[in-house]
Amino acid sequence: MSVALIRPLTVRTVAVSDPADLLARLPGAGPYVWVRHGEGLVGWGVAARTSVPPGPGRFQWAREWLSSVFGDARIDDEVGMPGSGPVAFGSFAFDASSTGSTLVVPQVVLARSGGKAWLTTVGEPSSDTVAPLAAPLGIRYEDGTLTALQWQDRVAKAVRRIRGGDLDKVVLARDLMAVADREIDTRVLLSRLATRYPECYTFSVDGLVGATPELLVRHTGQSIESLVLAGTVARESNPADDAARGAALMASEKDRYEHVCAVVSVKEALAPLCAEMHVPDEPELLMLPNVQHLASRVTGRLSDGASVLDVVAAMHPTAAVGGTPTAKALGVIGELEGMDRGRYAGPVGWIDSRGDGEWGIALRCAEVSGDHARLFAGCGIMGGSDPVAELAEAQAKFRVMQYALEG
Ligand SMILES: C=C(O[C@H]1C=CC=C(C(=O)O)[C@@H]1O)C(=O)O
Repeated sequence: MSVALIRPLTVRTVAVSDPADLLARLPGAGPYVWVRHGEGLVGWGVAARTSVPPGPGRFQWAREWLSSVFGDARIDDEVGMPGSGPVAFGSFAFDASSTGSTLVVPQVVLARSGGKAWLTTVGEPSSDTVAPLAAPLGIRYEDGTLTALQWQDRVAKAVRRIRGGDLDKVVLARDLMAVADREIDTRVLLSRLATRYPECYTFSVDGLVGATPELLVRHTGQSIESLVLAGTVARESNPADDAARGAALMASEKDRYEHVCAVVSVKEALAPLCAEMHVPDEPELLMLPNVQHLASRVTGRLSDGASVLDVVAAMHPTAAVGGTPTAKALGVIGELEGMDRGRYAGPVGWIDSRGDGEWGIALRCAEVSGDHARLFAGCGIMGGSDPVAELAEAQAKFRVMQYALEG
C-alpha cells in the first residue's frame, strides 16, 4: 500500500543550531532513527509511505517509488549535505518472498553531521506535543520458534551438512519473545542502545529497533564504504582474559574462514559496480560491550551513478547473514531455522534524493509491537562449529536488546 499524504512533497531544509541529543528531541513513539556517536538522522510523522511488495524485483520497485516521490518534490535545501532535503527511511525483509518491507518519508527530519545540524520539513507539520517517556516494566521472556536445545540440534544438523560437503557456511538464527507489563516506548530502548553501543548504528523503522555494528554500505557521491563483520567471541570481564579471547579469535582458523566468506561475498557483489575497491588483507578486532568481532572495512569508488539502494540490492544477503554459497545457504536456512526472519538480517537505513545514504544489516534488534518484542540473534555456522558455543554466542548477541528492554 502506498500513501503519499502530501503530494507533491514540498520540502524545506534549513540549518539549525546544534540540537545536542537527537534522540531526546523525538516527540513520541514509533520514530525513524539512524544514529551513531550522536550523529545521524531522526524523523517523525509520515509524509509518504509504501509497503514494498515481496519478490525478486523489490529493490527496483522501491527505487521506482522513490524516484516518483522525490522526482515530483519541490525542494528548497539550503544545506546540501548527504541526508538533507527529502529522506526516506527503509527496512527490507531478509527473504525476498516475505512481506514487511517498508519505505517512509517522515514529515520532520532533524539531523546532525560533521559539525552541522539541519531540520527538514515536508509541508506544514503540526507542532508536536511531546509524550512523556515510560520505561518498559516487568519484562519476561518466552521461547521463540525453537527452544535453546532444539536450536542447538539444528546447528548440529547444519554442521553435518557442511562436513558432508553441501556448503561452506550457513548463518542460523533464532528468536526470543519478550513481554512487558505495558506498551513499550521505543524511544527508551533507542536511548539506552545509543548510550551503551555508541559504536553501533542505533535504528528504528516501523517497530524494528536495534543497534547494529554492521554497516552494509555508506554512499556519499561516488564513494562507498562497508564494514564486514563475521567471527565473534563474547567479552570477558577480566581484561587479560578478554585480550586472550581477542587474540584467539584473530588466530582461529574457523573464524578467519567464516570472515573470509563474508568478505568475499561483499567483494564479489561490489566488483561490478566499482571502478576502484580496497579490501584489507587482514581483519581487525571490533570491540563492543557484549562481543568482539573480526571486522574488515571495504572502501570503493562507484563507476557510475548507482544509488545507495542499487548497492544494497547488489549486496544483500552477504555471507554475514546468509552463507556460502548463497543459494545453498538460503535453502538450508529455510529448512532448519523453522521461522520467517521478517526484517531481521535485512537491510535497514535511509536514502536521500541524490541517492546518498547509509544502510546497515538489521542485527542486534527486535520487532516491537505493543507490549511485545521479538528478539533475534544468529551465528555463522562452519564445519568446525560447536553447537553449545554457538548457542552461547547467540545469547551474547541477544544481550543488546535485553539491555535495551531491561536497562
Ligand atoms: C547474524 C548475526 O551476526 C552476524 C554478524 C557478525 C558476526 C556474526 C558471527 O560471527 O556469526 C554473524 O555473521 C547476528 O548478530 O544476528
